[in-house]
Formats: sequence, structure tokens, C-alpha cells
Amino acid sequence: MDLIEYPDREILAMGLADMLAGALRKCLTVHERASFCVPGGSSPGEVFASLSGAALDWDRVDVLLNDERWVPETSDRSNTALLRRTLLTDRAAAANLVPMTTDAAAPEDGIPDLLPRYDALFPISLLLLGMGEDGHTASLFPGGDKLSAAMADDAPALMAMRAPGAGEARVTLTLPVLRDAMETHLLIMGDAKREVLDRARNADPMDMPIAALLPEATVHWAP
Ligand SMILES: O=C(O)[C@H](O)[C@@H](O)[C@H](O)[C@H](O)COP(=O)(O)O
Repeated sequence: MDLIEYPDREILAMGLADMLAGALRKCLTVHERASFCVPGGSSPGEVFASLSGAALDWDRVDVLLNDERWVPETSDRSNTALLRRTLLTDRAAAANLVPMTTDAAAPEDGIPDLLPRYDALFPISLLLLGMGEDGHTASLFPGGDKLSAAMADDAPALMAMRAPGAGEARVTLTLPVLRDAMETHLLIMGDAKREVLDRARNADPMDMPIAALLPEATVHWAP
């Protein structure tokens, strides 16, 4: 694990956005398309604001979410809607956003229709993760009803997940596809998450799932 500490959140946002734009440009020099996998949640807002103006071939970038709440895009809980407002604006509006929900009532019913659209996106070219204070990442929640299956080497790329504290049912990328990403960054801010990170470094991934992805991650932190 590499850790980059920034003096404040504004400098983190600019520095990380530059790094992500550089990684996407580099990927696009050797590949026809790049897959860029991003978290929902509140932390990446400033990073996305800065990144959305970056000059790169966004029309060759597929953007996918680490996880989504099984809600329509009209819900204020929708990560997809959040992403449209924060990342897919300005130059980045030209990117292709890959849907992570369907009209089906439950994720189990919608995932079979989604899976074929995901095959071409793996391995993920560039992965940005967030982390909750319980050590979850994507929707790999401690205590999640399908956590062991989603952490197994033979897990399908997408799985449904329900967990105490997660609110509605979720759909999440599973550990094997997250772990196989070509480049992984973790964004965390504030003292509480820094303390969670320190605990996660020696934790069992079933207790703190982020632990399974820390070895390959560059962690970006600001107070
Ligand atoms: O949909 C989600 O909830 C996210 O994808 C999730 O994994 C998120 O990254 C963390 O919960 C951190 O969220 P915050 O940035 O809001 O603290």
C-alpha cells in the first residue's frame, strides 16, 4: 500500500484528479478504450469536479460504478444520478456511463441482464474506491448477506448485497474484478477514516472488506 497525504482537501482533489487523468490518457495511448470504475458517496465530489474538465478522449472512456443502490435514477440515493451531476459534466460528458440498475424489482432479477454489458470492461483500467467507517468498500459490507460469496475467487462480476446499515438492496462489483484492476486508488478524508485505514491494514477482510484491496492501492488522504 502507498499512502499520499495532502495538506488539505482542495489540494487532494487537484492532485488526485491530475493523477487519474494521467492514468486514463496513458491507458488510451495503448488501448482503444479505458474502463474507469468509480465510487458513489460524498467524498469524490471535488475530485470529479476537477477531473471532468480534463482534456482527454472521454468518448473512449467507459465509466462504471463500484456499486449502486437498487433505486431508480430519480431517487436522491442514486449513485448514477450523483455521477451524472458530478463527473459526467463538462468534457467528461462525452464518456459512456454503463448502467448498473434495471427496472426489475430486485437486483437478483436485474443482474442477469446487466452482466453481458460488463464483460468487455474487465480488467478495469482504473479503479477509484471509497471506504465507509465500518471498513466497507463498494457494497462489500461487513455483515453483508452475501459477503463470503462476493469475496470468493469464483464470484461473478456483479452480485446483490443486503446489509444492516446499507439501507436499500445494493448491487456491487465483487472482490475478484476489483482486485484485478490495472491501477487502484482509494480516496479517504478526515481523521476518523484515517484511523479506520490504520485498523484495516491488519484486519480480516471479512471484518473490514477494504483490507482485501489495500495491498494494491494507492491511498489518498487529507484531514
Ligand atoms: O454507494 C456507496 O455507498 C459507495 O460506493 C460506498 O462504497 C462509498 O464509497 C463509501 O460508503 C464512502 O462514502 P462517503 O464518501 O460518502 O463517505
